[in-house]
Amino acid sequence: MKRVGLIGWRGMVGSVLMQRMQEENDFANIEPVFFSTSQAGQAAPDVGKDVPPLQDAKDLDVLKTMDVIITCQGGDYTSEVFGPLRKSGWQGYWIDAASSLRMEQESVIVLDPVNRKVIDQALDAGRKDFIGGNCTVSLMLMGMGALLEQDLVEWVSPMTYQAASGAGAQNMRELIQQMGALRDSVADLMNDPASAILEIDRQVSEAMRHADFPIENFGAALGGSLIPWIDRKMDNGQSREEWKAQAETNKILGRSDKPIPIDGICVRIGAMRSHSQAMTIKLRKDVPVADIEGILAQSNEWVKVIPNEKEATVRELTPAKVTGTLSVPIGRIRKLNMGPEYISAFTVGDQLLWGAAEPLRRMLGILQEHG
Ligand SMILES: NC(=O)C1=CN([C@@H]2O[C@H](COP(=O)(O)OP(=O)(O)OC[C@H]3O[C@@H](n4cnc5c(N)ncnc54)[C@H](OP(=O)(O)O)[C@@H]3O)[C@@H](O)[C@H]2O)C=CC1
Ligand SMILES: N[C@@H](CC(=O)OP(=O)(O)O)C(=O)O
Repeated sequence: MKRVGLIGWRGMVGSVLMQRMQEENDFANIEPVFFSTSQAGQAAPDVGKDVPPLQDAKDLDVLKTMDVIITCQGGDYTSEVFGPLRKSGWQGYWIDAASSLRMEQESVIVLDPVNRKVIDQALDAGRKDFIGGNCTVSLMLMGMGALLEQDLVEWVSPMTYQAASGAGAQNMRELIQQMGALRDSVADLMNDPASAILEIDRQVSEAMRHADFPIENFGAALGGSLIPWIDRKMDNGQSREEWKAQAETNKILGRSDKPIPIDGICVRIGAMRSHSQAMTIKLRKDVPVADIEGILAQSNEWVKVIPNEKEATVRELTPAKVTGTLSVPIGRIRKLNMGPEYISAFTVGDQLLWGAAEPLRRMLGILQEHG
């Protein structure tokens, strides 16, 4: 039975990972050891079996006794601990949600419904570092990766609608505070059915621009507005979130030598924890929509093709529907006016599940299979 160190388990991504591991009874098959950077010595969570108290997540001597380390603690922790741990001679498997190691030569980005072959080859080759992908990239691939795998795609332009959770727990709280502040700013007018809508709008806009509006985390209004920039600026004018789309997708698919161009604009919107993206896809040839739908529908057990009909779309293809589930609907699939090789598609997925925790949990399972 593998001795598995869990780090970052009480954070937001870590809590989703814990919940999924309990749902799938994963703790039965491992010897879990829980770590913390701030609560060493306190009781570990109840996972239905005897576990030692929380260990110090910076103690290399204890970390070195793990067969597998799975961390959702964040990039700073990875940067501080991973190098020294490897330098000390530790040969275990490192599974990580943070982006720090993703593009390292030694690392494999894990999304097994899409790149199980790449993962298996890496394991056979003795590779040890398995890193979860960027949430937007993983969710795009869960939805439409089959078209890339079948080499049907010349390029993709994903325009994203990303949830507050991608920025962290404090940002989710701030979004709700902003929405509440907007509602409160016009409470009297809202209670009067005869009040003028333009006056409500004026007061809401004023509240949103007011110095007291809570923007400490986002730096701008998100409730009732949007923010067309995520992460820091790259030299070529892309945001780093936009840069990840092409870099990570091609690495996941194991085709960094012949990369498919992928580029678009990443936008933060007022959804809580499901990312959406609208894609313009240039195919290599004219493929009928029915064939595309068939390829996507068969690609994995979580993708769900939504017919390009209004009723089905508004019912099935929204963050409100998807949040908290592993389902990855994809719809709005149709030919565009630009020509028969151009199609649109829209996909939604929970960014804490397939976008963060689930690929890590499944990687642990793959390690068990490999013995
Ligand atoms: N948010 C996201 O969408 C995604 C995040 N990631 C990666 O995962 C990392 C962690 O993200 P996230 O889960 O959002 O981070 P959190 O801030 O929720 O948790 C990180 C750590 O903060 C510590 N902590 C301090 N106070 C609390 C508290 N009150 N409740 C819970 N934890 C607390 C815990 O560590 P300790 O026990 O040591 O004190 C915890 O493990 C990110 O840095 C990123 O690298 C990856 C993909 C998506
Ligand atoms: N940057 C993503 C969330 C995230 O943590 O991404 P990454 O794992 O690539 O750092 C978002 O804001 O939605």
